[in-house]
Amino acid sequence: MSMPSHGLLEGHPPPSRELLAQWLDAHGVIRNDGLDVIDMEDGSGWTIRANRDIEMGEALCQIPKSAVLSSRSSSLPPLPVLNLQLDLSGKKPETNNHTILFLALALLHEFRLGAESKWYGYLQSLPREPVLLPVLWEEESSAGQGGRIASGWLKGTEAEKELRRKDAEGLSLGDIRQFYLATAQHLPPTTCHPAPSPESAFLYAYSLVSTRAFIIDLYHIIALCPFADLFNHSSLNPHSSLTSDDFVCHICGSLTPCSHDVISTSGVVMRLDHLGDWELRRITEDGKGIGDCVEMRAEREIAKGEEVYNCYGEGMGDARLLVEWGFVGEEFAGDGITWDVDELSLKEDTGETVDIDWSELAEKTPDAGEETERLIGSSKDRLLNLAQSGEISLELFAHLFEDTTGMHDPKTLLTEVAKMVEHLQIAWMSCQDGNSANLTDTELAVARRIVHVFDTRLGQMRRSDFPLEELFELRDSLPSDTRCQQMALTLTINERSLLQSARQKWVDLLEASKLRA
Ligand SMILES: C[S@@+](CC[C@H](N)C(=O)[O-])C[C@H]1O[C@@H](n2cnc3c(N)ncnc32)[C@H](O)[C@@H]1O
Repeated sequence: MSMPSHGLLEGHPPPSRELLAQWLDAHGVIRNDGLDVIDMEDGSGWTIRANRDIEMGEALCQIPKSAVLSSRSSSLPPLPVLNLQLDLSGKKPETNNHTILFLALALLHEFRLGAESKWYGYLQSLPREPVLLPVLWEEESSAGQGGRIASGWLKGTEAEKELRRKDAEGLSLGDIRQFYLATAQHLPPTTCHPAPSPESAFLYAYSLVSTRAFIIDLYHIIALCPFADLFNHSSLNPHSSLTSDDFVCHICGSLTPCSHDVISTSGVVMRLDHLGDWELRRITEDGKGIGDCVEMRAEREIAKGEEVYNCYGEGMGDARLLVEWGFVGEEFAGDGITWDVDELSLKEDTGETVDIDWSELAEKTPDAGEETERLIGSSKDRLLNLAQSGEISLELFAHLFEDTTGMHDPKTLLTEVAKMVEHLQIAWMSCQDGNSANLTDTELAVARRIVHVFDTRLGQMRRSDFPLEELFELRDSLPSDTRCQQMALTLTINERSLLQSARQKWVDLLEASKLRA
């Protein structure tokens, strides 16, 4: 295997579980004896498996905050007040995003210290290659030559939207590079690395932080939590999630009352005021340090032999997982395909769009019954989307109805949309039974509009003329060292199949309405 170009831990032995275990013991990291660190089936890293049945409520791991690696705990001296002069072209980076970049810098510094770092036993256990995040696919040193081809396959997918979101947050590849350019010279020379490290070293550290850091508390903000970061993610069947007492003092990190605290009128320090009596006693009476850890508990029973999954975030779909964590899980969770208002309107923005929360109507819409698919489903978080179930959201339907008919009066809209949703479902059921569908002219116009919206999205995808089977063949014939392309193709294939099958339902409905004559 070729050496990674970042030059970190060069010449060190490969990741060792024994060294990691010794380091975890030395730093007070408690692990459940029912857990083993094992190789992932595809050899792409490590994960956790239960070696016995684990009861609900059992602690899986407890990591003292003194062992977590954050910008606060790292040995990287505070940087001089930096005039970062980041030309983010008017973008407003959220504090959190800058926090990620600073943690990546701290991690890079610890890597540069090598065996002299307090975290060496942990650092040596981390993947030695950068995680293949799409933001790095354009960068040959991280993703190889195939990265660019893989990026092309993300065109028109939800992942492209996720990447735009990262860009708007100040975390595009250009932003990350610029940050390192402005900060690299502030990294102190170390015995192993007297000279500054190349950009690829920072991108490697960034990829690790972005895929392994957890939000901890007001002091550390985000941190790497040794051992907790060995659990893989599941959107549908997680066993646990990470918890932390996050209401610590933001100045010194103390969980117990400290000299920086302000006392509330009830005589309790403000930041602990929301806690119940039991929790307060746990923190203030049980002695310093108790509870000052991050922990994971089994939130349901875990059977012997099962892989133990964490939840990195609720209900995440593959596009988000790919962009944030560099993998595609194919659990078909998340919001399916989404649209923004400005992608949908045919007309110039007249400012007339009415603001209606359709969730109330969704509650009143009769359930189609377990046997029957629905054409139009409920609206979660007011999303304009095509759900994984193949239903378009009521919000999307109502938006297209409004845009097609030009109807803007909220009361009329509510009545008309409610009527139409019910009628379309009846027509769809009749169509599924092979009968004609009796659609009104307005219903026909809205149904055509929906097909048009699906077609437009499909048309934005790379090689939209390729049949799905060819894409499957293409993906399955790719050599094993083209992981970015395989992931991108899997994502685009799954999104295309969802769009195409939903489109077919509406086309069938339109066809069935022709049978009327
Ligand atoms: C917090 S780490 C989990 C431990 C990691 N597998 C390792 O080898 O150290 C997160 C990374 O694990 C991988 N990962 C997490 N969940 C996964 C899953 N369900 N399937 C495949 N890879 C996953 C991704 O590469 C992700 O960036």
